[in-house]
Amino acid sequence: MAAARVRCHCNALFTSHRNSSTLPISPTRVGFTALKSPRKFLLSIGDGSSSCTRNVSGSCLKGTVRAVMEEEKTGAIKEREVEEKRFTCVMKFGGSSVATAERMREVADLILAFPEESPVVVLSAMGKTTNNLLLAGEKAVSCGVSNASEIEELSVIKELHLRTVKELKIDPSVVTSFLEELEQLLKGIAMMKELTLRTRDYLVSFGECLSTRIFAAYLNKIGVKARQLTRVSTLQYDAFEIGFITTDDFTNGDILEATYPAVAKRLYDDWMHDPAVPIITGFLGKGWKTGAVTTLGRGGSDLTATTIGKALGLQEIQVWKDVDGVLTCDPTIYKRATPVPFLTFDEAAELAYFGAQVLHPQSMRPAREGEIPVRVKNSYNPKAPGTIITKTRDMTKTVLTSIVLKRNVTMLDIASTRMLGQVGFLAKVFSIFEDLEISVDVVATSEELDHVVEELEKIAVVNLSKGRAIISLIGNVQHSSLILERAFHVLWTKGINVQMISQGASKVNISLIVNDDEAEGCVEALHKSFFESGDLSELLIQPRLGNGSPVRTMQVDN
Ligand SMILES: Nc1ncnc2c1ncn2[C@@H]1O[C@H](COP(=O)(O)OP(=O)(O)O)[C@@H](O)[C@H]1O
Ligand SMILES: N[C@@H](CC(=O)OP(=O)(O)O)C(=O)O
Repeated sequence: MAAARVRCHCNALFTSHRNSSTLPISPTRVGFTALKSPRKFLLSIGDGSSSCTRNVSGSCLKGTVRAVMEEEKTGAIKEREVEEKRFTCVMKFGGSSVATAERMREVADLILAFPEESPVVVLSAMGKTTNNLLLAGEKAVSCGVSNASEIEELSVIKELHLRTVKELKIDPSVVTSFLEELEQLLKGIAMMKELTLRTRDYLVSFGECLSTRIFAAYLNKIGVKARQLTRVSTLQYDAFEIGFITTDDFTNGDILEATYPAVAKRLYDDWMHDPAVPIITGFLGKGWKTGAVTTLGRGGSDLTATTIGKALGLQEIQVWKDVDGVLTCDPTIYKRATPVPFLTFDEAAELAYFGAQVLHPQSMRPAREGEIPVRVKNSYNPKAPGTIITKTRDMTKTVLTSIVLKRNVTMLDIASTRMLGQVGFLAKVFSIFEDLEISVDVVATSEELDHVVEELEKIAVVNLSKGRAIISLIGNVQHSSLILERAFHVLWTKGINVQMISQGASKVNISLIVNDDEAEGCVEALHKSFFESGDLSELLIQPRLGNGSPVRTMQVDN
């Protein structure tokens, strides 16, 4: 770790104390602004009413700035030593990466394998803990208070976390009080016979609170100073304690702007007092009106990571998963999916929005706004290059990037009864969805649908088709004719009837609706044709007819 020495003379710094040899500021009032240019950062020191800035050159380009506040001891400012060590990246590890004690050890080794990095670490709940907490909550509603302690999922959660602390040889007290509180909460739910969305969020927050405490305790045990509430550290690094402010939409909170400065201040202030690797709970926030724990929607830890990346202006956001990056399709649907080395934020956002579980749908927003590259890596195979997601990329040789399948979709066919003009009709249709707070692409339950249909039938003839799936073709819509021609040929050859088609507003997505039971076969056939036949790039350089279509014969694998 390199250190640069900065001379800060009192009279040059603080006009209000020009002739004074003492300086009434505390370390918490020292702020730092990281600049993007390597080997330089801006040191800004202020007491609220006055401040100064200095450009500092150094030999180390990565790191958090740490001011050694010598004047606190001596009562006089002579000079400050500034260590050029600021946070370089955020590393988010999903549930699959921290599912067991063994995995936690490997993740710790992985973090230590990058000594040049100074990471902020974000963790999800261990393995399937979030699902188990939700199931336990649902069972508690109807099981009766006396049976709440016996809920199977509670036992699974207890067993997993107690076994993990035992195997990692850390003090079990980091989890025991939490596990007791969890049992009490389930009894409370059983007593009330009700699980509100607010309680649901509080309930699932136990998963991330537990995993981060275990991991921080383990890092401390192996000599890496880490920050989360443990025996060593008294600071809570739960997202709702360090500045993540959200709307009060329980189970789906939106991060508010106030989060960025709050998180940056808290992390830098704590680092300056006492440098330690922050171990932060993913997925969680604090509702700005209620002050209650909120969650960011399933898979929300990716969003926690990108929010921290933007808040701190980091060089890179890393999301570590159980796959070699973003793949050409979900490998559980078709196993010959291959990694996509480069993606734009738009492509990644579209892919996530249309259901690729690999990234949280909102997670690209902070990264795009902060223009911070996101790297998707495999914690089971760290050597694999993964996927790098940036603002732009060379699309000249790209036709299709990935195929995404969203299952169990209901299609609504809405035909005007001509009581309203065309413009008024569409406006009314969309206002009905808006009033019922339903996103047209994700109508979640049949109960919601009943309401929509009831309202729509006042102005239209409505036809409801269940059991459909959306296949989204994410790619270069400069080649939309080629994509459509090939896709339709593949599906026609398989005898599949496409029931609806739409092109996304961001122009990187073409969506096709087919029957759900035929969808997996369609993805496989499309994958073979677009990614395995090897003839697409040739088509891009062939001469075109007047209308821009390439001249070719189609070869489709079945
Ligand atoms: N296009 C895709 N590329 C990679 N993985 C995908 C894709 N679509 C769906 N997935 C699924 O996403 C999973 C990884 O995301 P997730 O379970 O949220 O990881 P983690 O919990 O580790 O953050 C993979 O195991 C894979 O099954
Ligand atoms: N634990 C939460 C949040 C999360 O992001 O998890 P993961 O990173 O394992 O997808 C969930 O399961 O939704």
